[in-house]
Amino acid sequence: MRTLVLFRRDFRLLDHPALTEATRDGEIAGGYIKEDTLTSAHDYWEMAHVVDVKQSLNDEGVPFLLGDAPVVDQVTAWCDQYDMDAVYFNRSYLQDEIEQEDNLIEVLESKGIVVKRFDSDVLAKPGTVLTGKGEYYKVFTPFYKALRQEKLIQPVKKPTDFSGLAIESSDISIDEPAWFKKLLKHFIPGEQAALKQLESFLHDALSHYSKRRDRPARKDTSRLSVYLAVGAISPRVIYQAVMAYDEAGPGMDSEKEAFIRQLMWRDFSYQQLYQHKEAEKKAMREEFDRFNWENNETDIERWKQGQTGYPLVDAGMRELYETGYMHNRVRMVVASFLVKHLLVDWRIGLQYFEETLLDHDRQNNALGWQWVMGSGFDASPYFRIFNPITQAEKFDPEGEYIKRYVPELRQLSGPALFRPFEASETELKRGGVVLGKDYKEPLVDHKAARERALMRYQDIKEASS
Ligand SMILES: Cc1cc2nc3c(=O)[nH]c(=O)nc-3n(C[C@H](O)[C@H](O)[C@H](O)COP(=O)(O)OP(=O)(O)OC[C@H]3O[C@@H](n4cnc5c(N)ncnc54)[C@H](O)[C@@H]3O)c2cc1C
Repeated sequence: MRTLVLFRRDFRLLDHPALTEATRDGEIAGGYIKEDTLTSAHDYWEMAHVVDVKQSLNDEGVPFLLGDAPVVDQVTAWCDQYDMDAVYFNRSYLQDEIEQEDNLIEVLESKGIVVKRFDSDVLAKPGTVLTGKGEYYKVFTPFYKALRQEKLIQPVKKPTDFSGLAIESSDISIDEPAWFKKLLKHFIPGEQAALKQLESFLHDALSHYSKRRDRPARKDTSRLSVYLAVGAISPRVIYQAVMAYDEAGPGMDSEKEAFIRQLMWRDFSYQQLYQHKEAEKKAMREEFDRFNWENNETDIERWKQGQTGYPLVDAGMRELYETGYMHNRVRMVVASFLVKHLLVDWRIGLQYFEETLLDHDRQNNALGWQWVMGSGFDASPYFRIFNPITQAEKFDPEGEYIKRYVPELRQLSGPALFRPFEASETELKRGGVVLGKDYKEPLVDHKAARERALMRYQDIKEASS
C-alpha cells in the first residue's frame, strides 16, 4: 500500500496514530498543506515544526511534501501524481475543519482511495465524557471528575520500521522575519525540544506546581502549551509521563493532580468548541452580544503596546510581544483589563492573541476570553473584575516580573512599583521616573472603570430580563 500521511498540528512521530498505522500498512510519504501566507507568530512557529517533522521523516528515509493549493485539490493532485492507495490523518475537533475532512474523504473514496482518520489530540474525544443524561458538560469541575474516571487511551509508540516512497521531498525554506527569530530565544521548536521541556518540568517544577503556578516571574508552569499548540507533543504523552513520574516526594500526588486538572481544561475547551462552533465569534451566553462596547482605538493601541499605566498589565503585554508567550495569571488580568476596564470587545483581544501567541490554540483562546468576559457557560462572573494592582501585589510580590518587562520602573519598590500613579514626588524622583514622560499615566482610574463596567453589565442584565 502507498499511503500519504497528512500532518496538521501533529508535528511529531511519537503518539501519531495515523503515521504508526501507515508504516504498518506499507510505504509512506508525509504531507502538509499551507494555503495562506504566514503572518502570525503561531504561523511561523508551526512552519518551524513542519521543517522539524520533515527532517525527522527524511532521517528515516520518508519523503515529505509541501502544498499550497486548497486541501481537496492538493491531496487529490498528490494522489494522482504519486499513485497513492490511501490517505491517513489525525482528526481535528474544530467543526469547520471536520467539514473539510468529510468533504476530502468523500472525494477520495469516490476515487477508490482508502481513507483513515484517527484520534490523538485530546485525552478523551468529544462525546465520550457526558453527563448522566447523555449531555455535554457545561461546567468544568464535574467534567474533570468524570474524565478522571475514564480509562484513557495510551499513547501510540513511535514507529520503528519506516518504508519511504521513492519520491522527492519538497524544498521547504522559510524566510523567518527578525521579529520571529527574536521569539526563538525563548522557545526552541521541535519534538525533541518538547520532550526535553516535559522532562525539565517534571524534575524542576512539578513538585511545587500548585504553590507556584500563579507566580509569573519564574518558569514554574510547564510552558508546554507552545508545543501542544502545534502537536509537537500530545496531551496523552504528557498525561502518561506525569502519572508515571515516580520521584515521590511529600505531596507529589496532589501536585500531579493539580497539573492534570489544568491539562484537562484543554480537553474541556475542545469539547466546548466541538459543541458550540460559533464560540470564537459569539458569546456563549447570548445576552453578552448585546454589550455596549467603547472600542476606543487609542485604548486598544496602548493595551497592545503595554502602555496602560498599570505595571502588571504592561508587563504582561510586553512579555507577549517579546517572547510570544504570556503567563496564565497575567493573561487573565490583561484580558479582564481590556474588556472590563477599557470596555473593548473581547473578540478584539482574542484576535490580538491569535496574531501574537506562539501557543495560539483556537479552542483554548476562545474559551479563555469567554471565561474572562463572563460569557462562557463556566466562566468567571462578569462582576468579578480583576484589580490589576492587588493582583500584582499578590502574585508578583517582589515585583520581579514587572521589573523584567517594564524596565523604566526598576528603581521603584514597594507600593510605588505596583501603583506608580499614587507614589509621592520623592519616591518617583528617587526611582528616576517622571510620570507621563518615562512611564504613562493610567489610562483609566480602577475604581471608576470598575463602576462603569458594572453599570454596562447591569444594562444587558436588565435588557434580557
Ligand atoms: C484570555 C486567555 C487566552 C488564552 N489563550 C490560550 C491559547 O491561545 N492557547 C493556549 O494553549 N492556552 C490559552 N490560554 C490558557 C492558558 O493561559 C495557557 O494554556 C497556559 O498559560 C499555558 O502555559 P503552560 O503550558 O505553562 O500551562 P501549565 O500550567 O503548565 O498547564 C499545562 C497545560 O494545561 C493546559 N491549560 C492550562 N491552563 C489552561 C486553561 N486555563 N485553559 C485551557 N487549557 C489550559 C494547557 O494545554 C497547558 O499547556 C488562555 C487563557 C486566557 C485567560
